[in-house]
Parts: sequence; structure tokens; C-alpha cells
Amino acid sequence: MNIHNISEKNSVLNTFISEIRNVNIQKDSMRFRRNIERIGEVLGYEMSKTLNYKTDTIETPLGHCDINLIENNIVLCSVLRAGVPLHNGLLNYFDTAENGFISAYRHHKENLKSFEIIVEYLACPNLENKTLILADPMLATGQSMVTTFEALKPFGTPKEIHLVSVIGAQEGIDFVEKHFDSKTNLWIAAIDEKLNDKGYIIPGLGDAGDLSFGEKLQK
Ligand SMILES: O=P(O)(O)OC[C@H]1O[C@H](OP(=O)(O)OP(=O)(O)O)[C@H](O)[C@@H]1O
Ligand SMILES: O=c1cc[nH]c(=O)[nH]1
Ligand SMILES: [Mg+2]
Repeated sequence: MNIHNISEKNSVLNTFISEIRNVNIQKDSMRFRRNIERIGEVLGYEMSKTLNYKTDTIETPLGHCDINLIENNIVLCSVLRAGVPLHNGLLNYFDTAENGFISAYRHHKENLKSFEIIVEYLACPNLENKTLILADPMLATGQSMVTTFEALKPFGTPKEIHLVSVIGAQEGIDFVEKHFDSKTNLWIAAIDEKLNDKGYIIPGLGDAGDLSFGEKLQK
């Protein structure tokens, strides 16, 4: 897997990451969602440099000019619910992308230490020969990314795959790497040290779904 950790080079991305991690600033859920969206825009922009381009001629009011434009057929697929603001950020840049949505949540078992991933909802276009972008802001154990990709397999074989995440734990990245083709790209804004015993990323940011949309009732 090709891992592109975009915060390895200093940029304005650091500001957005610092705000989503900051225990005080993250209380403003509108700002939290907007920062995740901005990170999606930055990661999308970086990814766009690796896509395929073909030259088109544009007519201006005063003449003509040639410009290289993206020729990939992009399907942007995100994991509900925390993936919604990241999806919006990516879609801000890939205007004509087709879209897919898949639900995945961790169902904690009684002892709260172990959990299984439940996939209940899936709406996706044909993926055959397309460029699949699979987005989920948190890559903790990596189980959600792997389980959702398994669920997408009946929709066709993509020509290329780009995983997009905001914060990942090294352990989860290692797990994902084992389950995806070596040509798969991972675009990520930060890689953290470890997971705690509940599978949360340390230092991470907490629960991205809850910070975006409020706490959910555990049933
Ligand atoms: O790598 P993993 O260990 O699988 O964990 C990551 C998952 O956890 C979060 O979702 P969560 O289950 O909190 O659902 P939510 O979006 O409804 O909050 C996140 O958006 C990922 O989908
Ligand atoms: O740290 C984590 C792990 C999973 N999901 C989150 O929202 N945060
Ligand atoms: Mg959550």
C-alpha cells in the first residue's frame, strides 16, 4: 500500500488537525465538521495530483487554451456517519463524482472491550473499472475500512482504490495494508501511536461521529 501522510510536510493542514484534536475547540460541532471537510479538501487536492489527465481545449471569450483535465470516473464512497463531513470535503473538489454510502458502526459487546462491525445500509453505483475513493475519518483497528470494502465487492472491481482518512493508528494501518492490494493508496492527515483498550486512537481526537453529530444512544 502507498501511504501518503500529508502532515509529514508542514502546511495549513496542521491548523485544521490541531483544531479537531483540541478538547476545547472541538466542542463547537459546526467548526469540527467544517474542519473535517477542509481536511477532505486538502487530501482530495493532494490525491488529484496522482490521477489521470487528458488535454481539453477551452474556448474563452478571447481565444482558446489547452488544459489537462481529470479523466478518471470517480466513485466517492463514505462510511456513515462520521464520514459525512469528509465526504462533503472530497465532493467539493470532485464535482462530477458518483457517490456511494455505507453504514458501519462498532457494536460493543457486553464487556465493552471487544466489538463487531455492523454494516446495515449500502447504496453504491457500479464500481467496475472506476476510481474508488473510500473515505472514513478514523482508521483505528482498521476493521471498518476492511469490512466496508468487503461489502462493496459485489459492485464491481475498481481500476484503482484511494482510501482517505483523517487520523489513523499505526496498528490499524498495518491491518488495512494486509487486506488491500499493494497498489492501493492511503491518503491520511495524521498517524498516531496507539489504540487504547476500547479501540480508540491515542492521542486521536475522541469519537468523530459524536463530535460531528452528537452522542448516540447505545442500544
Ligand atoms: O478502524 P475501526 O476500529 O473500525 O474504527 C473506525 C470507525 O469508528 C468510527 O465509526 P463509529 O463506529 O464510531 O460510528 P459513528 O460514525 O456512527 O460514530 C469511524 O468513523 C470508523 O468507521
Ligand atoms: O479513536 C477513534 C476510534 C474510532 N472511532 C472514533 O471516532 N475515534
Ligand atoms: Mg463513533
